[in-house]
Amino acid sequence: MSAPLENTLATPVGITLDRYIMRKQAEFPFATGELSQLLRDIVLAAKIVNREVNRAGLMDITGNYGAQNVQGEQQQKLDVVANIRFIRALKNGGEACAILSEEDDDIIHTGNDQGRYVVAMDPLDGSSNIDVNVSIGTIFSIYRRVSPIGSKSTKEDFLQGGRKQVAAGYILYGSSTMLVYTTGHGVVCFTYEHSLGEFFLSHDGVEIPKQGAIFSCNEGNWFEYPEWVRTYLLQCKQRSYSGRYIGSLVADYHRNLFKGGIYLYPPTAKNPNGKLRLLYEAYPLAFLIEQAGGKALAGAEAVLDIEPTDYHQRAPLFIGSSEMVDDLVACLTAEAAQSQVVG
Ligand SMILES: O=P(O)(O)OC[C@H]1O[C@](O)(COP(=O)(O)O)[C@@H](O)[C@@H]1O
Ligand SMILES: [Mg+2]
Ligand SMILES: [Mg+2]
Repeated sequence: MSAPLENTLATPVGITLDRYIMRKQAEFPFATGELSQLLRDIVLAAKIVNREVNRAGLMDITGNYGAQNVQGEQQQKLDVVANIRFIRALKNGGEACAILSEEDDDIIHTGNDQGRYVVAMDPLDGSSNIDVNVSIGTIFSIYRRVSPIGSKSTKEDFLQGGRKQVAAGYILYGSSTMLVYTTGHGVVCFTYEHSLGEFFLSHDGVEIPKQGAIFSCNEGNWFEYPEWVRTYLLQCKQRSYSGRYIGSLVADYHRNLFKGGIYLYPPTAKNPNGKLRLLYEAYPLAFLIEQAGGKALAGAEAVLDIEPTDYHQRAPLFIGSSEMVDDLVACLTAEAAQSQVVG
């Protein structure tokens, strides 16, 4: 047999996402397969969005859409395209009875009133990077509904609290396209093989290093940051950590997940509760990071313990390697103790 053929055949084709989901489902005798199917529906939409992200420059889907979302942000055309693609896939899939999206004011009833799950999502994360070919992503969070099956989903389905998520994850549209998710049994990562149209298992049991040497935050807001955050950032610089900030939460998070590091979006004068949204940015990434052995705080409080009150509420986010987050908290505690002494 010729060498090239041997080489080709020597390259094992990995475990597809579908195969992995089926194997995992078999580990849970009471699993009904609906959550598995919901994950597949999300992945189908991600494949379509990935195709549109890759060729956005060739199609008329770059630039402003010319409308604002509930956050008062200018929607990008790809924000709207991704939103439509995910909503359509979830409606057709039948497992989700309702959706909460960053791009829509209110929850979207899918018409699948028999569906047992609800999905909160950020269809396109890193919108400021869409037109400049920098990595962007999609973030999702899944809950089992608390409203009666067969009825219309209600606000309570989405305001259950971060620790009630049954699954969460993101898709990163970067130099390669990756799916990272958890169902509360560790973090798993799949890489998309474009030519086969399949996600293959690439990293199982992902764990973030306890310590890292990367800090990610928009230092353009330096003068608006609380003193204790500036103290921590100075500490990072004194320790010669590297500053890395892509400006796409998913991309900054993903790098730190694999290399170790900390991402900070503190409260600022402009955003006293931070910029990031609790239900479809902070909660899902916090669930993932805790499953990977890291930490996610909004100050002294764990992100997953924040009481949700509103669909689009914001929260400060300090997330990453556990020892780096501990060092940040030490700065907060020291400042509080200091002000008591002075006080
Ligand atoms: O430009 P800033 O203030 O640094 O904010 C960047 C942050 O805002 C976001 O773009 C917010 O997410 P969206 O793009 O989904 O609105 C994050 O991805 C990113 O980390
Ligand atoms: Mg976002
Ligand atoms: Mg977004």
